[in-house]
Amino acid sequence: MADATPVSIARAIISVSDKTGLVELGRALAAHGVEILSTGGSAKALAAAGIAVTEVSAHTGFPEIMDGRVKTLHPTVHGGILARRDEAEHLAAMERHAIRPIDLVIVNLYPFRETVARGAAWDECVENIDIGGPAMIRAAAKNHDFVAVVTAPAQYPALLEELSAHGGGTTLPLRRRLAAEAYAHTAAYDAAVAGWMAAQAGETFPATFVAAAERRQVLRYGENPHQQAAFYTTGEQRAGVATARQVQGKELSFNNFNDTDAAFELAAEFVQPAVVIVKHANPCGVATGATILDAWGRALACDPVSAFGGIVAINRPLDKALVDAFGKLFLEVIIAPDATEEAMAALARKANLRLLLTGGMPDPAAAAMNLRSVAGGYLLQTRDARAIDPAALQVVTKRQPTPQEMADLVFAFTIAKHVKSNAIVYARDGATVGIGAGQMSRVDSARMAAWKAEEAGRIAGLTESPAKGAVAASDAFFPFADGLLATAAAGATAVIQPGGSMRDAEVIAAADEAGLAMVLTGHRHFRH
Ligand SMILES: NC(=O)c1ncn([C@@H]2O[C@H](COP(=O)(O)O)[C@@H](O)[C@H]2O)c1NC=O
Repeated sequence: MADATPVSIARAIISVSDKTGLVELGRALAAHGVEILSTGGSAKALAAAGIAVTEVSAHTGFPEIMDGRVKTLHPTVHGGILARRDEAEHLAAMERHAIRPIDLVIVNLYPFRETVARGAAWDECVENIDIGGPAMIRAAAKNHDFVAVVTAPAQYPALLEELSAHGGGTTLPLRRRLAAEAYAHTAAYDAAVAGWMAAQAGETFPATFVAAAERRQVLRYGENPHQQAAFYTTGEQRAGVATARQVQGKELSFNNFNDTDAAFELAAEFVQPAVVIVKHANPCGVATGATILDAWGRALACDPVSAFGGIVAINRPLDKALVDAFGKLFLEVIIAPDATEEAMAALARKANLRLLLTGGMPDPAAAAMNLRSVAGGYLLQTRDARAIDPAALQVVTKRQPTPQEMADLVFAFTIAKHVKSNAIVYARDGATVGIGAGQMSRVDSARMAAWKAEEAGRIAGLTESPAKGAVAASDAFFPFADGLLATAAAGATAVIQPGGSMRDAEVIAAADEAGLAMVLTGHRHFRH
């Protein structure tokens, strides 16, 4: 175990693919009197800047071979990194084999992820799997009692500060921190390789699930103030809360991230201008319209009480007209693909309100994975990327829906996909009028949604419930006729649901008796 005395650096090895900051780093190390060993391209860049450097091949007496597949994989290098400086036997081995200690390892790896991302062929991807780099990084991290390891240009300033503060040496706390980061770095690198190989083999669920994500931000707290939390990003370039640019407002909270994601993914379902207002990961108002402004008014009318403190997602650029329409309503987050200068200037008056701009909309049909945890494990599934197939819709009642009812049924079912089960959504003319979410019984959801519609109607000064004459969507089949009858009692004229219950015949007969039109989708959208 090393003591707390800083370990001074006599010799460093530099082997980097990303040569950002390399020359400045080399100069600073040279100024501290560090002897620099380096591989081909890195050595060339250093030498070109007039920095004294020894090629690794000259140091080992062995050339780089096999197109660089073997260059630092040599006992002279690895013995120099791994030798304990407080072990007589290790020192004797170094002496016997003319191995000189290496006190600092600066390595960044072949750009494997970037190579895959640009769609390179199999052989090129394989050639970009770094072997010698991770070997040095892991060796240095293991021997952190004596050796410091740096794996990214972003770490250079901290290293140089440390050297300046400790007379050209590194301290144990820094070396330990760098070692932990180094193992996380190589683990993430291998996770990317393993994930790519499994995907190439067509394996959706490989025997071992490995994933890596980078900490973006430590959050103030989690879902509740007594929980700790952080946000990690996977690098997936899906337009949304992880890739958005925050233009203004307070830092996003744990719940903001979750709710904003839910809102934006739902807004992305629509081709027409759409507004989604979300509370606690459920929509409390959704509308499409000729313009975002038109959609806003109708989305808000669905549940103006719940919209207080809501998250607003839109699928068109935010304009000043919409910012003006927000008025004094307290909102937590606005997420949009873009915003006009005027809109941003107007929104700037609400300094705490977060504005996120994504640069585009995600593809709701794109394949991706969905991960959640249970005690002792993870549940992994493909994300719900399914949409209604118009050709698969089946009208099972005597009455056919009108074209307007059919459009509203598709709209309502699309929203039900994004509402926690059991979900019932009433909609009319491209706007929700009542949403029942997360109830343990479907009939309760139908009643809850109807009650919410009545309340909204009362607030708007209407003489009858907006659910009267609306359509209803159910995220899963009606196990009994009672849920369907509740939608009829609320005033719905047409219903959409997956079908597939043992009692479908009973439910269809009840719909016929109530004079409803009913459409089956053939697929459900549970969301828990
Ligand atoms: N094969 C080896 O012994 C080896 N040693 C270091 N590398 C990598 O070679 C790259 C640097 O090469 P250059 O200095 O030639 O540009 C670094 O990303 C480093 O991780 C190696 N390459 C791949 O495994």
